[in-house]
Amino acid sequence: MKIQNYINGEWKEPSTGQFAPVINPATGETIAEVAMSGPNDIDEAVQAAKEAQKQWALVPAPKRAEILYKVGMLLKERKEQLARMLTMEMGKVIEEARGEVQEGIDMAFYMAGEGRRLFGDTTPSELKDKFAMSVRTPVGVVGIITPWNFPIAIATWKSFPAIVAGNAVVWKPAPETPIMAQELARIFEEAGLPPGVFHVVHGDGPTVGNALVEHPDVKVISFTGSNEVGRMIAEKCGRLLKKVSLEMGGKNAVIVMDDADLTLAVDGIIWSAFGTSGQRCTACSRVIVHERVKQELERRLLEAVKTLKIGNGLDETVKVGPVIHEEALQKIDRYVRIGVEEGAKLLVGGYILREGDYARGFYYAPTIFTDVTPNMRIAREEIFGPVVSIISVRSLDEAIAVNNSVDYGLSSAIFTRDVNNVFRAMRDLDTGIVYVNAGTTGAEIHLPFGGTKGTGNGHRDSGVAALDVFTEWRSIYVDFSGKLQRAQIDTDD
Ligand SMILES: NC(=O)c1ccc[n+]([C@@H]2O[C@H](COP(=O)([O-])OP(=O)(O)OC[C@H]3O[C@@H](n4cnc5c(N)ncnc54)[C@H](O)[C@@H]3O)[C@@H](O)[C@H]2O)c1
Ligand SMILES: O=C[C@H](O)CS(=O)(=O)O
Repeated sequence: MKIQNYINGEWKEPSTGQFAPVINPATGETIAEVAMSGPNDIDEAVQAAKEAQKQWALVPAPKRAEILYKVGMLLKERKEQLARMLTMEMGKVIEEARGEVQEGIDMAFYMAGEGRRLFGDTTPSELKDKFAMSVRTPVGVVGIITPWNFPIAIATWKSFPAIVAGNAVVWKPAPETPIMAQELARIFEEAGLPPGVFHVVHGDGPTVGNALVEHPDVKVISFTGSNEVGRMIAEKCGRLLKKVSLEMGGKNAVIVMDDADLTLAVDGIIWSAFGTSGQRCTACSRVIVHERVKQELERRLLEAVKTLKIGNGLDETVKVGPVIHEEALQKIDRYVRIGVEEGAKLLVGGYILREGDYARGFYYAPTIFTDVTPNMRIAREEIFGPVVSIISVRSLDEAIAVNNSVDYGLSSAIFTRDVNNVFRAMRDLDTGIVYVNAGTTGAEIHLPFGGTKGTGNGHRDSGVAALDVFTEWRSIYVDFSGKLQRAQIDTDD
């Protein structure tokens, strides 16, 4: 299968004529080829988007929303088929792939609802016979750049609010996972989205992503990916005075207090540390445990890890799939070596699986370090694989300080039965998302998604907050007094 660009409602060869293989990480097999476009393809898409957006912005928002409802229905009808393709291109296990498609469905219906809201404000005016209000207006052409770990959900988090708000979208997906992008474009087409409102241009970051970022007619960039690339994009957008929303990495922790329900805590840690093979921005990569329950927690975690079946995610009994590619395997393994050199104790795992069924895919054994100190690199840097570090503390104050000591601030969790601990954690954990008695993953689409510090730049995906990225506020004053009134001067009248 050759995956083409989708520009102005047509499937088009890249202007470069070049394609790259798409590899199934579970088997190492090439399952498709993806267009490796050039800046000309971006320009073509942006010009078409600019034209189409003018008409799209005039379509009443509830009518725009009707297309999103259809998109939601089509996603729902094809959920199983899409989930299977997702597992094949990205590697996550099938139940998680279904969950990811479900996020897209939920987002479609939620944002379609926004088509009948898109609330602005009305306020009193300072003057008689004058009406004051603010309304959201679309920004124009929106550029979306996404990672491979959630190849459909993140695109829906960004494109659905952009489209319902009256913008046109040019999307550059990660080259590792273009199949979901192709399927989403097909669904938009079938749902009746006018040509030119949604485009997909495939290719690598430095060429195609950069061309999108630097294009003068792209008014907003919404990026999800690594901190390194996000910073680079932010610098460019800063120079161009372009609005940019960044959702980047995490170093998320689960805090386990001495009064915690350990059965729940183990379940939460295992799911959020090893689900998606640790390749979620919200993955738990630190466990901050009260010293009184450390030994028991470790014993139970070890037991639980032994039950995890590793393999091809299409097998319903598999709990941990492969990681995305060989480069990721090597990066994870380098961090494990660093952890050992730093003096952390390897409790379980710590190696690449190469034998038998694992020979052709990219599999890393679920890995737990203990006796980790907060200053070690494995406790501070994003590894993005199935590796978790246990750090022992003596109090909630210390746990919160350790949680907050990293450069990232996406998600955190606390397991405790003490309501005072709960409210302290809700107030003091410096992350965009806080879970109580649940692991660090599992965001729901109607709440804002994003984080503090190195995780983001103050914007949010999801929820109503996403609309702030894709709209400008316009303040409107209507004077119906029939005479010249001057605000801040004629105030006595
Ligand atoms: N906070 C969140 O919401 C969230 C969600 C999922 C993943 N992530 C993060 O994503 C990362 C993993 O994904 P990845 O490896 O695909 O990230 P990445 O930063 O390497 O790539 C992300 C996207 O940016 C593009 N890109 C790369 N260089 C570029 C450049 N110079 N200009 C423009 N675009 C460029 C890539 O092609 C890809 O489409 C992790 O750090 C993870 O934490 C964050
Ligand atoms: O990035 C998308 C994920 O769905 C977020 S979470 O891991 O489920 O919280």
